[in-house]
Amino acid sequence: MGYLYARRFTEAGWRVVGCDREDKYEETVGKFANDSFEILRNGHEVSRISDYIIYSVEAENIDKIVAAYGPSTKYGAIVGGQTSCKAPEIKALEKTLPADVDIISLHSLHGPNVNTTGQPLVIVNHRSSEGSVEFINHLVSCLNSKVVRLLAAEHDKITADTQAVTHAAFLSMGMAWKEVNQYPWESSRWIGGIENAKINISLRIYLNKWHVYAGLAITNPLAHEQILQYSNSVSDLFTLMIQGKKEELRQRLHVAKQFVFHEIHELLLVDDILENFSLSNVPPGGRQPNSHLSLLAIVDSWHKLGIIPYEHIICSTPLFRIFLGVTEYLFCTPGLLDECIDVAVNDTSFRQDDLEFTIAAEKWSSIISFGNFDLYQKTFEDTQKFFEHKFQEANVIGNEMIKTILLRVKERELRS
Ligand SMILES: NC(=O)C1=CN([C@@H]2O[C@H](COP(=O)(O)OP(=O)(O)OC[C@H]3O[C@@H](n4cnc5c(N)ncnc54)[C@H](OP(=O)(O)O)[C@@H]3O)[C@@H](O)[C@H]2O)C=CC1
Ligand SMILES: O=C(O)C(=O)Cc1ccc(O)cc1
Repeated sequence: MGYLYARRFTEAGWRVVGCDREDKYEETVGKFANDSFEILRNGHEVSRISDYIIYSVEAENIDKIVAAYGPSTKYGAIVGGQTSCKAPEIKALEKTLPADVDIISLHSLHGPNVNTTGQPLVIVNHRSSEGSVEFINHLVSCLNSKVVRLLAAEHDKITADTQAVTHAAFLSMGMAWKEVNQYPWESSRWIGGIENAKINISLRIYLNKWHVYAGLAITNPLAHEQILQYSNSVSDLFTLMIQGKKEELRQRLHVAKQFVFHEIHELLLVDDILENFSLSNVPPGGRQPNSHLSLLAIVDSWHKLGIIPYEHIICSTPLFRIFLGVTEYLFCTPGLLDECIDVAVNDTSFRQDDLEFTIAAEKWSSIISFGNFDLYQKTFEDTQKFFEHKFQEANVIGNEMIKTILLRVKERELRS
């Protein structure tokens, strides 16, 4: 993210200096030799001369890194961070920065390879003197993002609501496929548009760096509660499935549907749009039956947590908009939810996958609630290795899929 900002601010005419870890100085200079911004040796050198300093570092280490370089901040400068959870970031900045320094943080709600135009950019103005906010507004205007101004606490609530449950679902999906030693695109059981979306998104998450997801889940206490609810929802729904309690399952899911989707008139996604984005060599064979435990539990969790995801669309990431489109498709396509409930209770062919999925959701929830970054990294990277050989292809197809879906989101936003 630091590179994205450095490049864009430089292109807009600002003088940008940056650094990576000091032990990587030579390597970093070489890596960015063709860029017009300047690489300095460490955070002290950056802090001494900069009017605005952005700590675009791992959330786990922000406290330590700000403590190291914060005292070198230029007199009267503005400082902020790019981490995904603002309460610990602001606390770290407040603890170390001299009183003459302003604190204005940023959070671009998208990954580093996404076009910034129109994507949400949260600005948290925590402590500022005259002119500072105007300066930041002017600086970030070159990104053409949609600026959303929030307090740190508001930001952390909204980002937990949009990212915690959905990331837990797709992390668990990847882990469950690994545990049953199954590449989903090689099996006729995961064919069809909705399956393509699940596979592409899950791989997209595993293609990223582990610390991005660990940071946003572990450092945000609200995310812990939500991921635990997700794991409980998965376990409750799976129990109803294996007990054959179809009516109870139906009732529970229809109440959740009514809560989350009561105002939906037009679907964002349809199966045949997603059918083209397959990683499989098998020609599209139409929708296959599936219990879709992972998606049912997302909506059940939203209901239990009182989250109406549409209320946060202004702060949504591209992946969140896709998650929402996929769950909306499953719950609001006439007859599809009941078909899925029928499969869940009567078709045992997905039971082993669903069992593994239930265990995976529980594992993620416990790693996150214990705040265990090391175990998170190991668990994430084990699954990442399993899918590694497919990442290049998945990235190309995933990009195309995301482009198509986001175009539809935009069209719908323009109509409403
Ligand atoms: N990727 C995404 O989709 C998004 C990420 N974010 C957040 O933005 C932040 C940056 O993430 P991202 O850019 O993806 O991750 P990166 O790992 O690419 O960037 C973090 C960088 O900080 C460097 N770093 C660590 N310690 C120091 C130090 N003491 N001095 C200078 N540099 C240091 C790291 O070096 P090294 O790797 O060598 O340790 C690394 O290059 C994270 O907090 C992340 O959660 C926010 C929005 C989206
Ligand atoms: O779109 C998503 O959900 C992503 O996975 C990218 C992402 C990751 C971390 C953030 O703080 C913001 C965006």
